[in-house]
Amino acid sequence: MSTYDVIIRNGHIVTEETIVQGDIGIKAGKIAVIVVGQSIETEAEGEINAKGLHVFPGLIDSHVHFNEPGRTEWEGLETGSKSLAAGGITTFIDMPLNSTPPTINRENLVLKKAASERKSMVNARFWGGLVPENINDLKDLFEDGVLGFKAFMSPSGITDFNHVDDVTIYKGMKEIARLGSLLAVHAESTVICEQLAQEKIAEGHTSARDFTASRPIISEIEAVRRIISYAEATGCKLHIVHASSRKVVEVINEAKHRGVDVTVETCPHYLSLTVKDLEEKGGLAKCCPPLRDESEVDDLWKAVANGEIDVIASDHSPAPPSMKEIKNGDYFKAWGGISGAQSTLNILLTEGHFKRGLPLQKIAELTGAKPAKLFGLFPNKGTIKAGSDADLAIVDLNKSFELKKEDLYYRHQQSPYVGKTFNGKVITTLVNGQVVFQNGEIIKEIEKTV
Ligand SMILES: NC(=O)NC(NC(N)=O)C(=O)[O-]
Ligand SMILES: [Zn+2]
Ligand SMILES: [Zn+2]
Repeated sequence: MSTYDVIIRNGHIVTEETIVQGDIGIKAGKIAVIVVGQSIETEAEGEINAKGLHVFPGLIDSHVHFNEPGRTEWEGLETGSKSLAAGGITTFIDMPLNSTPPTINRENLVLKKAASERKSMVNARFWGGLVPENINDLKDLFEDGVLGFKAFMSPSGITDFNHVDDVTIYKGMKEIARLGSLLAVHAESTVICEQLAQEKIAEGHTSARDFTASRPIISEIEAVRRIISYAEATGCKLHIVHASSRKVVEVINEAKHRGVDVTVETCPHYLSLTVKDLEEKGGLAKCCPPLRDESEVDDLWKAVANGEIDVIASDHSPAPPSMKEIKNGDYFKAWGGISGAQSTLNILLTEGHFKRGLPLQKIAELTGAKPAKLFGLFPNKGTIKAGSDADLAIVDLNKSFELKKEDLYYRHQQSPYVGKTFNGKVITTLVNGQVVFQNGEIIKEIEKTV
């Protein structure tokens, strides 16, 4: 029996701290050894030549809606997790909503876990929901392993996942603080968004720009300020998801400096698409909060470079093509949610590294070490160290490609990124030491690891 099951030779090994060249020896799903500057002398059954390639920690996507069980005509664990494997993502944390039933109690979490065990190609973890009806279920969900809770401050678009009122926020955050867990929040103001939408619709103004104007940045800022004040009052750890603008990030920054335990996520679409894409691509580019303009994209990149963003996650939230269609020019009716999980690393490399000089270590940090630390997965996941799980993405930075519909593994082969040229291509993805994706092919025969 050889010492290692797999040896990855001669790659540039990227972590949140450094880039070194060397060999990685993998045994029983874990990184057994990293030899820098020279070779591992023995041979392994699985030899991977990574000369000229970069080995990243497998990405953690802490924000996906895979919609299973119950809404698999939108997406599913098999198709969703295959798309992640193809994109170098080795762990996801699935949102509690859009699946039916939603993950708001122990029984429903059991269903979600069972489906993932059967179908996911990558590591699966879960968010629990905080809704007005389930404060008494939070403890069970926490004991059964959810990594945190998610609440909406404005309507979620899903009838069985209600947004929280101020009393639910207050009581829920007290309970989550008591449990020692964390609350992730979709922060937009219901009052602002609903009223502005009503006015626009009544006036017959339903274009892409009307929709965007009905969900202005101030609506995020107001909601973020409010939820931060509850975090301060209750001591609950807070995570703001999908901030669309640096102006929102600034509010979070101020709170951080005051000592509030708050972190922030942004998403690849806010870093690469604008309201112009919404006009041109229609519903494919509709999401909430909406895409902003070019100057906001540039400012958000400055926030990334400056260390003001904690996590980058996809917020992959697809729906069937018919629900993404813009009918009669009405942008208010189409489903809000972007299909993008497969492209996260491609966008960060192309728009971040190649276009703006973002160091590769920073990409590894935002998609690996940071989310792993925040959600209790570090150092098993999110880095490359002896003893860590062998979750790895091997990338060729010299390869460019144009994303085609046929390349997508989603339930529906649609995404606003189709037609984009990306620099940097995922060649091989390993999950717990097993190759799950190689040279454009999903490797199906994997042992289940969840
Ligand atoms: N129900 C959803 O999946 N909503 C999602 N939709 C977006 N972001 O447009 C979200 O995360 O808010
Ligand atoms: Zn959201
Ligand atoms: Zn979401």
